[in-house]
Amino acid sequence: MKHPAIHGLYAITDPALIRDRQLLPAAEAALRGGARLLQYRDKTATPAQRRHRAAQLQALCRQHDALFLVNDDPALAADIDADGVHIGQSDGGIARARRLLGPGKIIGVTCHSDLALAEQAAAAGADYVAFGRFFPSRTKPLAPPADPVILDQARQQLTIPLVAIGGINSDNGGQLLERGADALAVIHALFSAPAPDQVERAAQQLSALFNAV
Ligand SMILES: Cc1ncc(COP(=O)(O)OP(=O)(O)O)c(N)n1
Ligand SMILES: Cc1nc(C(=O)O)sc1CCOP(=O)(O)O
Ligand SMILES: [Mg+2]
Repeated sequence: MKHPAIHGLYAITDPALIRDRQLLPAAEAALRGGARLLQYRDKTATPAQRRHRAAQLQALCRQHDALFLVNDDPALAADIDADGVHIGQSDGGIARARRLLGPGKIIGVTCHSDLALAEQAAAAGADYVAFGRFFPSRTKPLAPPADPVILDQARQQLTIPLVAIGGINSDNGGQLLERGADALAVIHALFSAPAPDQVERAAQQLSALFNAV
Protein backbone atom coordinates (compact mmCIF):
# COMPACT_ATOMS: atom_id res chain seq x y z
CA MET A 1 0.00 0.00 0.00
CA LYS A 2 1.28 3.45 -0.92
CA HIS A 3 1.37 5.81 2.08
CA PRO A 4 -0.21 8.97 0.60
CA ALA A 5 1.70 11.35 2.86
CA ILE A 6 5.11 10.12 1.73
CA HIS A 7 5.23 12.52 -1.15
CA GLY A 8 6.98 15.80 -1.83
CA LEU A 9 10.08 17.52 -0.53
CA TYR A 10 11.83 15.59 2.23
CA ALA A 11 14.19 17.86 4.17
CA ILE A 12 17.02 16.28 6.19
CA THR A 13 18.85 18.28 8.84
CA ASP A 14 22.64 18.28 9.15
CA PRO A 15 24.53 19.70 12.16
CA ALA A 16 27.52 20.42 9.91
CA LEU A 17 25.40 22.98 8.05
CA ILE A 18 23.01 24.22 10.77
CA ARG A 19 24.34 25.62 14.04
CA ASP A 20 22.46 24.48 17.17
CA ARG A 21 20.43 27.64 17.65
CA GLN A 22 19.54 27.73 13.96
CA LEU A 23 18.05 24.22 13.90
CA LEU A 24 14.45 25.23 14.60
CA PRO A 25 14.45 28.38 12.40
CA ALA A 26 16.08 26.46 9.54
CA ALA A 27 13.67 23.53 9.86
CA GLU A 28 10.71 25.90 10.07
CA ALA A 29 11.90 27.71 6.94
CA ALA A 30 12.08 24.41 5.04
CA LEU A 31 8.53 23.58 6.20
CA ARG A 32 7.23 27.04 5.26
CA GLY A 33 8.83 26.54 1.87
CA GLY A 34 6.83 23.38 1.36
CA ALA A 35 8.78 20.43 2.82
CA ARG A 36 6.29 17.65 3.57
CA LEU A 37 8.66 15.42 5.52
CA LEU A 38 11.55 16.29 7.81
CA GLN A 39 14.27 13.95 9.07
CA TYR A 40 16.44 14.70 12.09
CA ARG A 41 19.89 13.35 11.15
CA ASP A 42 22.53 14.06 13.77
CA LYS A 43 25.42 11.74 14.51
CA THR A 44 27.32 14.14 16.81
CA ALA A 45 25.00 15.43 19.56
CA THR A 46 24.69 13.75 22.96
CA PRO A 47 21.67 11.48 23.60
CA ALA A 48 20.07 14.19 25.75
CA GLN A 49 20.57 16.84 23.07
CA ARG A 50 19.23 14.50 20.40
CA ARG A 51 16.12 13.76 22.45
CA HIS A 52 15.47 17.44 23.15
CA ARG A 53 15.95 18.50 19.54
CA ALA A 54 13.95 15.61 18.13
CA ALA A 55 11.01 16.43 20.43
CA GLN A 56 11.13 20.09 19.36
CA LEU A 57 11.22 19.14 15.68
CA GLN A 58 8.33 16.70 16.09
CA ALA A 59 6.20 19.46 17.62
CA LEU A 60 7.18 21.84 14.82
CA CYS A 61 6.27 19.31 12.14
CA ARG A 62 2.86 18.73 13.75
CA GLN A 63 2.20 22.50 13.55
CA HIS A 64 3.00 22.36 9.83
CA ASP A 65 1.12 19.12 9.20
CA ALA A 66 4.35 17.51 8.01
CA LEU A 67 5.78 14.10 8.86
CA PHE A 68 8.76 13.87 11.20
CA LEU A 69 11.26 11.01 11.07
CA VAL A 70 14.37 10.28 13.12
CA ASN A 71 17.47 8.94 11.40
CA ASP A 72 19.11 5.70 12.60
CA ASP A 73 17.41 5.47 16.00
CA PRO A 74 14.01 3.75 16.30
CA ALA A 75 14.17 3.85 20.11
CA LEU A 76 14.43 7.65 20.05
CA ALA A 77 11.67 7.83 17.45
CA ALA A 78 9.42 5.74 19.71
CA ASP A 79 10.37 7.73 22.79
CA ILE A 80 9.28 11.07 21.34
CA ASP A 81 6.33 9.64 19.37
CA ALA A 82 7.86 10.61 16.03
CA ASP A 83 6.00 9.69 12.87
CA GLY A 84 8.75 7.27 11.94
CA VAL A 85 12.37 6.34 11.49
CA HIS A 86 14.79 6.06 8.59
CA ILE A 87 17.20 3.14 8.79
CA GLY A 88 20.13 2.11 6.63
CA GLN A 89 21.40 -1.39 5.98
CA SER A 90 23.46 -1.33 9.21
CA ASP A 91 20.92 0.31 11.51
CA GLY A 92 19.42 -2.73 13.23
CA GLY A 93 16.85 -3.98 10.74
CA ILE A 94 13.16 -3.52 10.03
CA ALA A 95 11.83 -6.11 12.49
CA ARG A 96 13.54 -4.43 15.43
CA ALA A 97 12.41 -0.98 14.31
CA ARG A 98 8.81 -2.22 13.97
CA ARG A 99 8.94 -3.83 17.43
CA LEU A 100 10.09 -0.53 18.94
CA LEU A 101 7.75 1.72 16.97
CA GLY A 102 4.57 -0.29 16.62
CA PRO A 103 2.37 -0.82 13.60
CA GLY A 104 1.23 2.70 12.73
CA LYS A 105 4.62 4.34 12.29
CA ILE A 106 6.67 4.89 9.16
CA ILE A 107 9.84 2.91 8.54
CA GLY A 108 11.99 4.03 5.61
CA VAL A 109 14.93 1.96 4.42
CA THR A 110 18.06 2.82 2.42
CA CYS A 111 18.41 0.49 -0.57
CA HIS A 112 21.25 2.23 -2.48
CA SER A 113 20.81 1.02 -6.06
CA ASP A 114 19.69 -2.49 -5.30
CA LEU A 115 16.23 -3.61 -6.33
CA ALA A 116 16.53 -6.92 -4.45
CA LEU A 117 17.19 -5.02 -1.21
CA ALA A 118 14.13 -2.89 -1.91
CA GLU A 119 11.92 -5.91 -2.56
CA GLN A 120 13.13 -7.49 0.69
CA ALA A 121 12.49 -4.25 2.59
CA ALA A 122 8.98 -3.98 1.17
CA ALA A 123 8.24 -7.60 2.06
CA ALA A 124 9.54 -7.00 5.60
CA GLY A 125 7.15 -4.08 6.09
CA ALA A 126 9.05 -0.97 5.03
CA ASP A 127 6.76 1.99 4.30
CA TYR A 128 9.14 3.50 1.76
CA VAL A 129 12.46 2.66 0.18
CA ALA A 130 15.22 5.18 -0.57
CA PHE A 131 17.53 4.97 -3.58
CA GLY A 132 20.70 7.01 -4.18
CA ARG A 133 22.95 8.71 -4.36
CA PHE A 134 21.89 9.96 -7.77
CA PHE A 135 24.30 12.91 -8.07
CA PRO A 136 27.61 13.92 -6.47
CA SER A 137 26.86 14.67 -2.83
CA ARG A 138 28.69 17.26 -0.73
CA THR A 139 27.18 15.73 2.41
CA LYS A 140 28.03 12.08 1.75
CA PRO A 141 30.47 11.95 -1.18
CA LEU A 142 31.30 8.26 -0.65
CA ALA A 143 27.71 7.02 -0.71
CA PRO A 144 27.43 4.39 -3.47
CA PRO A 145 26.25 5.91 -6.77
CA ALA A 146 22.87 5.04 -8.31
CA ASP A 147 21.62 5.32 -11.89
CA PRO A 148 18.19 6.98 -12.20
CA VAL A 149 17.03 3.94 -14.21
CA ILE A 150 16.66 2.10 -10.87
CA LEU A 151 13.57 4.27 -10.29
CA ASP A 152 11.91 3.01 -13.49
CA GLN A 153 12.60 -0.56 -12.42
CA ALA A 154 11.46 -0.01 -8.84
CA ARG A 155 8.26 1.69 -10.03
CA GLN A 156 7.35 -1.48 -11.93
CA GLN A 157 8.14 -3.87 -9.08
CA LEU A 158 7.03 -2.02 -5.95
CA THR A 159 3.87 -0.33 -4.73
CA ILE A 160 5.35 1.53 -1.73
CA PRO A 161 6.68 5.09 -2.18
CA LEU A 162 10.16 5.65 -3.63
CA VAL A 163 12.44 8.29 -2.11
CA ALA A 164 15.41 9.64 -4.07
CA ILE A 165 18.50 11.05 -2.34
CA GLY A 166 22.00 12.33 -3.03
CA GLY A 167 23.10 15.63 -4.54
CA ILE A 168 19.55 16.63 -5.45
CA ASN A 169 18.80 20.27 -6.25
CA SER A 170 16.15 22.20 -8.15
CA ASP A 171 18.01 21.72 -11.46
CA ASN A 172 18.38 17.95 -11.35
CA GLY A 173 15.46 16.74 -9.21
CA GLY A 174 12.79 16.89 -11.91
CA GLN A 175 14.23 13.98 -13.88
CA LEU A 176 13.93 11.75 -10.78
CA LEU A 177 10.27 12.68 -10.37
CA GLU A 178 9.65 11.90 -14.06
CA ARG A 179 11.11 8.44 -13.44
CA GLY A 180 8.73 7.80 -10.58
CA ALA A 181 10.28 9.11 -7.37
CA ASP A 182 7.58 10.11 -4.88
CA ALA A 183 9.81 12.23 -2.66
CA LEU A 184 13.13 14.06 -3.00
CA ALA A 185 15.36 13.94 0.08
CA VAL A 186 17.67 16.93 0.28
CA ILE A 187 20.32 18.23 2.66
CA HIS A 188 22.90 20.54 1.07
CA ALA A 189 20.73 22.28 -1.51
CA LEU A 190 18.42 23.33 1.34
CA PHE A 191 20.46 23.84 4.46
CA SER A 192 23.66 25.28 3.01
CA ALA A 193 21.71 28.50 2.54
CA PRO A 194 23.00 30.94 5.16
CA ALA A 195 19.70 32.41 6.37
CA PRO A 196 16.18 31.06 6.97
CA ASP A 197 14.60 33.13 4.18
CA GLN A 198 17.05 31.57 1.72
CA VAL A 199 16.30 28.08 3.06
CA GLU A 200 12.62 28.85 2.53
CA ARG A 201 13.25 29.99 -1.05
CA ALA A 202 15.31 26.86 -1.79
CA ALA A 203 12.47 24.73 -0.38
CA GLN A 204 9.94 26.58 -2.54
CA GLN A 205 12.01 25.93 -5.67
CA LEU A 206 12.39 22.24 -4.85
CA SER A 207 8.70 21.92 -3.94
CA ALA A 208 7.71 23.52 -7.25
CA LEU A 209 9.23 20.52 -9.06
CA PHE A 210 6.31 18.43 -7.82
CA ASN A 211 3.82 20.70 -9.62
CA ALA A 212 5.52 20.09 -12.95
CA VAL A 213 5.05 16.28 -13.10
C1 LIG B 1 15.63 9.45 3.00
C2 LIG B 1 16.97 8.90 3.34
N1 LIG B 1 17.57 8.07 2.46
C3 LIG B 1 18.78 7.54 2.74
C4 LIG B 1 19.41 7.86 3.92
C5 LIG B 1 20.73 7.26 4.27
O1 LIG B 1 20.60 6.37 5.40
P1 LIG B 1 21.87 5.48 5.83
O2 LIG B 1 22.26 4.63 4.69
O3 LIG B 1 21.54 4.81 7.09
O4 LIG B 1 23.00 6.55 6.05
P2 LIG B 1 23.03 7.70 7.18
O5 LIG B 1 22.01 8.73 6.84
O6 LIG B 1 22.72 7.07 8.51
O7 LIG B 1 24.41 8.24 7.10
C6 LIG B 1 18.75 8.73 4.81
N2 LIG B 1 19.30 9.09 5.97
N3 LIG B 1 17.54 9.23 4.50
C1 LIG C 1 22.49 10.86 3.90
C2 LIG C 1 22.68 10.42 2.51
N1 LIG C 1 22.44 9.12 2.12
C3 LIG C 1 22.70 8.93 0.83
C4 LIG C 1 22.54 7.63 0.15
O1 LIG C 1 22.85 7.53 -1.04
O2 LIG C 1 22.07 6.71 0.81
S1 LIG C 1 23.24 10.34 0.03
C5 LIG C 1 23.11 11.21 1.47
C6 LIG C 1 23.44 12.68 1.56
C7 LIG C 1 22.32 13.53 0.99
O3 LIG C 1 22.69 14.87 1.16
P1 LIG C 1 22.82 15.88 -0.05
O4 LIG C 1 21.44 16.27 -0.44
O5 LIG C 1 23.55 17.04 0.58
O6 LIG C 1 23.62 15.22 -1.12
MG1 LIG D 1 21.76 5.29 9.01
